[in-house]
Amino acid sequence: MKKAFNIVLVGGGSTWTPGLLKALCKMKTRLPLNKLVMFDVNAERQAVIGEYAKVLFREEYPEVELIWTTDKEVALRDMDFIFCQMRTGGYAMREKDEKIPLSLGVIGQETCGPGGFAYGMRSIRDMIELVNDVRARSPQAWILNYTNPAAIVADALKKSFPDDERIINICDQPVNLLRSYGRLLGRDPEIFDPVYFGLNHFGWFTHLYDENGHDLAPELKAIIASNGFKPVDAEQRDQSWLDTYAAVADMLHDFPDYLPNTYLQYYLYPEYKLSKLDPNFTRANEVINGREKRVFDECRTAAAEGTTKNVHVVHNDAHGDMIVELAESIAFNLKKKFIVMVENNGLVANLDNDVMVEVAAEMGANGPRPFGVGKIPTFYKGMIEQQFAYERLTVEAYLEGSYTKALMALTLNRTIVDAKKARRVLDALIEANRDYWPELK
Ligand SMILES: NC(=O)c1ccc[n+]([C@@H]2O[C@H](COP(=O)([O-])OP(=O)(O)OC[C@H]3O[C@@H](n4cnc5c(N)ncnc54)[C@H](O)[C@@H]3O)[C@@H](O)[C@H]2O)c1
Ligand SMILES: O=P(O)(O)OC[C@H]1O[C@H](O[C@H]2[C@H](O)[C@@H](O)[C@@H](O)O[C@@H]2CO)[C@H](O)[C@@H](O)[C@@H]1O
Ligand SMILES: [Mn+2]
Repeated sequence: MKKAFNIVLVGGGSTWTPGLLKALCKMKTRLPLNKLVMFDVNAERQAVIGEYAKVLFREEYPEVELIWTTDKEVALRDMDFIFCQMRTGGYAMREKDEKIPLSLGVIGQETCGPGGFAYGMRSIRDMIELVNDVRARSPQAWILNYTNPAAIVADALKKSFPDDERIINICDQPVNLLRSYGRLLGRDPEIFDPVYFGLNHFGWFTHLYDENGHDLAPELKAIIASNGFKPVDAEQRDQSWLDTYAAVADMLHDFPDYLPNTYLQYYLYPEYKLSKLDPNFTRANEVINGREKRVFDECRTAAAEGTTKNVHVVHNDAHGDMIVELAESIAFNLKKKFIVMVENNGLVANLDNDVMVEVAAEMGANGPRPFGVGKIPTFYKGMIEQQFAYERLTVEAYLEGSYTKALMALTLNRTIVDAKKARRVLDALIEANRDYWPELK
């Protein structure tokens, strides 16, 4: 077995990269690195994070060959793992994804509703190109992908590379939720054995077993009903995320069967959410003024001071830990459980085989071995089928350049519903995305 690995971070200038770098340092004995490359299309962004990485690795991991580049030939050759988190169009386009729908009376959110649709139509192009670039240079590398909207990206990549078993699409939200449950229950989330089903940002925990096989879900629901729900790292969250987590209590009140993913609030309460979103100051503004600014300022400070000791680069532990632990589990065939996106193939017995579902899976050297959940009740099946139809039609709209399929997709989205509204939103998004989308005819 190989002793040390070559890893490239695609989207190396991402706001999440410092957290990822810290996770790689923290787990250096578990997933030893030979070479770490950071790759980005934006040289300036990459250089700031790269200079921070240089200081951090000099302090914590000097034996690793560390480089950053905008050259895909340098970045993607002879890699074992590709960790991917790119944002085509950057925060400038995220802001449009959120504000254009809001200006037309529809939820603007980066992965849900028409915002996620616009972002998806941009991400598909670059993600297909990336997979082709990787496979030409590292045919056996594992591509672990965070790029959003992950549900749409996962379906587009499955359609475009049906035989590629080494692309794993992931999300940090379930693990953030598990850590938050741990804090509420006063238990170490490492011991949790969750049962989960759904689509990305559209799923539910049905059970949460402890080390003895005891289901903690009833106790957890009771705690949330009386005390509400906060993220594990509530102290460092912006208000919008605290509101999002708080909505879990409302969802459980209305639909007490299962513990919902926070993103379901946009689909279950679109009118309420719309009334709470500010069309002139969205999450993109909050991130640009907050996390992005802080991360880049802190990285510049560390580089100028030649040490990371005096800065706390804002990050989310779950995000960095998940992808590194996933790579470790694959590299050493540990078969640890992760919640990941896979093709259904009977896992949810009453959904079509080709739906890209999100479920728990053991991850080992041969990829995911997912756990089925049997049949799901009508309400959840109906929700998922409608949402998946939206996701699939989005992918087909992109691949076929079809205006009609794009209109069908948006009409099916629970945040829109009305076809005339869908057309207005689609036309405005086409205008804003001319540099990124294929022409829709
Ligand atoms: N799946 C999840 O749960 C999860 C969690 C966190 C972040 N994300 C995703 O990670 C990505 C990064 O998020 P962020 O907020 O840090 O954004 P960001 O804009 O700070 O970082 C993205 C980086 O990708 C670069 N980039 C854009 N196109 C590229 C391409 N074709 N090749 C290489 N690099 C490219 C950009 O220049 C930028 O530096 C987004 O897609 C975000 O949605 C997903
Ligand atoms: O609005 P953002 O850019 O802060 O976050 C968007 C992402 O939100 C989810 O992830 C985590 C995030 O990684 C974490 O740091 C924290 O702030 O909470 C979020 C929810 O737990 C989501 O899973 C991602 O897909 C989004 O990109
Ligand atoms: Mn996610």
